[in-house]
Amino acid sequence: MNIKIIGVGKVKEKYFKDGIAEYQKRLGRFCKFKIVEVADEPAPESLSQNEMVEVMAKEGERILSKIKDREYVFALAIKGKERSSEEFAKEINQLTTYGHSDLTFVIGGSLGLSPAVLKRANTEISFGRFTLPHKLMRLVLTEQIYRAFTIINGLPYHK
Ligand SMILES: C[S@@+](CC[C@H](N)C(=O)[O-])C[C@H]1O[C@@H](n2cnc3c(N)ncnc32)[C@H](O)[C@@H]1O
Repeated sequence: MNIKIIGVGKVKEKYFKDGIAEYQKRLGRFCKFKIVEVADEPAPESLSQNEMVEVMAKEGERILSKIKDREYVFALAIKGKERSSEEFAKEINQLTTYGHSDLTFVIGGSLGLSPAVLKRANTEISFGRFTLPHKLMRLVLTEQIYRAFTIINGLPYHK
């Protein structure tokens, strides 16, 4: 199975990169995992509402250009549906059982995801009502995908 995370902007911080690389390495035994980065737009504090919409729309177009029709898309959204780790593992397992071999997770930039990306998504997933920085979100998501595979495979990681 193929799992892809699409993120906006480059992760430059070593402490995030190291954490992501660790879980990426661990995921290698379960799936083909990759992270695709699309360019972010400058988003200074001074942007008007319309300019913010424009930033999200431009980033959204870049995200959508990386998604193929066959991909099942999870949009990460604070207002999306929360799951437990066990529920998330079951969902991944069911999706693969019913023929979805390409799962894609989309994380927005500093302003969030555009309506077009949310419309393309098959489901929205929330990690709770806290707003996490998108680069930290990438690390947390990678860990939760790894956790899901350990649950699916009955391995002693999840407690
Ligand atoms: C800094 S947040 C954007 C905040 C923006 N106000 C919003 O509501 O989307 C950047 C991205 O990280 C992801 N994200 C941050 N916190 C999240 C959470 N608690 N649950 C799900 N996704 C989250 C989302 O994809 C979001 O677009």
